[in-house]
Amino acid sequence: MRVGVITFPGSLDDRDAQRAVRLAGAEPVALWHGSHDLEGVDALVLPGGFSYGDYLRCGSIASLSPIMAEVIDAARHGMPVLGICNGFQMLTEARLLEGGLIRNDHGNFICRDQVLTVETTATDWTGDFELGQQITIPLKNGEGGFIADDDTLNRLEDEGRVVFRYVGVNPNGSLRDIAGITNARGNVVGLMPHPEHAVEPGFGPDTPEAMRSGVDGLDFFTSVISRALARI
Ligand SMILES: NC(=O)CC[C@H](N)C(=O)O
Repeated sequence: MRVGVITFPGSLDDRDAQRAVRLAGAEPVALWHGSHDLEGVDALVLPGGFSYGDYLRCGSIASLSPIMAEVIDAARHGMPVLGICNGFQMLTEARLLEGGLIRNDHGNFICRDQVLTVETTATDWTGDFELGQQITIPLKNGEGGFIADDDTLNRLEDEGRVVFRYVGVNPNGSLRDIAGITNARGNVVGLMPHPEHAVEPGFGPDTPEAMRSGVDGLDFFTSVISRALARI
């Protein structure tokens, strides 16, 4: 399986995402934002970072990059797409996911190991988790507050499209403690915390809450491989 990781000007976590893909057992393919060619990949990761210097709103300019036309088309045809932090912001800006991300309610950039619950395993990126499992992965952002109107929030809940919720603390004022959501089809997932930074023992979170010594993020990437194998 080949998983494309798109680099935008100001991307920060593209190399870690490529490494996570490789450790999970797939082949990472580096893609450039200015291209119109997805190079035949089977899945896509939009990585974290500070694309276009976070000008205007985080992710808004990147969402208009040339390659995003292909990403939107592929996502609408069912390609698995994972947006991590700045990538999540791009997915909401591109309207592939509902809602939006605004400045953290306390006004500060935050960096911490964050506990989440897995609220659904019915997505291309969460099938290898247990429903209700608590995982610990890093969180680092300035505009991580998830917002949507009440109707949208109710619909996301009713349709089982809240994928992750913050546990213990709500680090950024996200409505209903939402850390990540999916689209109706379950192929597009966006979340603010960073699974790609928790894929190797000794390099990820090592807090008492960490369930499996810092490798909780690996299951995102094995999940998309498992889904692909199940389809063969
Ligand atoms: N880690 C990230 O991807 C950060 C995203 C964005 N630059 C923010 O601060 O919210």
